[in-house]
Amino acid sequence: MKEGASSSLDEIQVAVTRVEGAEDIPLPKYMTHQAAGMDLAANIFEEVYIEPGEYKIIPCGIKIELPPGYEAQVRPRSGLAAKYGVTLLNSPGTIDSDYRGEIKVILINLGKQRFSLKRGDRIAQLVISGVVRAHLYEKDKLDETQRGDGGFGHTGV
Ligand SMILES: O=c1ccn([C@H]2C[C@H](O)[C@@H](COP(=O)(O)OP(=O)(O)OP(=O)(O)O)O2)c(=O)[nH]1
Ligand SMILES: [Mg+2]
Repeated sequence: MKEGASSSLDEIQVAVTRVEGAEDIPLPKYMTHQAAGMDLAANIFEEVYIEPGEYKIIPCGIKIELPPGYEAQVRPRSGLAAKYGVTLLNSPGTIDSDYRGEIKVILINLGKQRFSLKRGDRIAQLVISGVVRAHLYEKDKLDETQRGDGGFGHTGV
């Protein structure tokens, strides 16, 4: 690991490239030895305001090349949620391994105050994860289980 906190955990290699004009935006990195997420920063050129109840798509200035069999999840930062009520509209966002566009974050302000954002602010975190793909085959009758078709609080709340 060249940047960020070093770790003895297994790691995969993921190529990253900055979009034009984002050369000053720090690459995402793990902030502690065993952090699961790397923070994504806002690639914006002027201050952005998100009013209560409003959402905005914020570009992060990077593109990644995930190996097949992996995804990246874009997840909220709990600090922004706890302090300002700001989270991700589509949490967790899914970055497919074949996506080569700029990573973007859909921030929504569920708080009561206008939220303001500056260039380079850390707005979300990226968690790389393995993916299991399934082949769906049709079957007339599914195996019976203890739960059966009970859901939505079937076991009590
Ligand atoms: O928070 C997100 C979610 C997605 N993406 C990018 C990467 C992902 O691979 C692509 C498609 O995302 P998704 O499958 O969630 O969106 P969709 O509405 O199903 O679009 P598509 O038809 O392109 O799959 O958009 C982001 O940059 N940020
Ligand atoms: Mg899709």
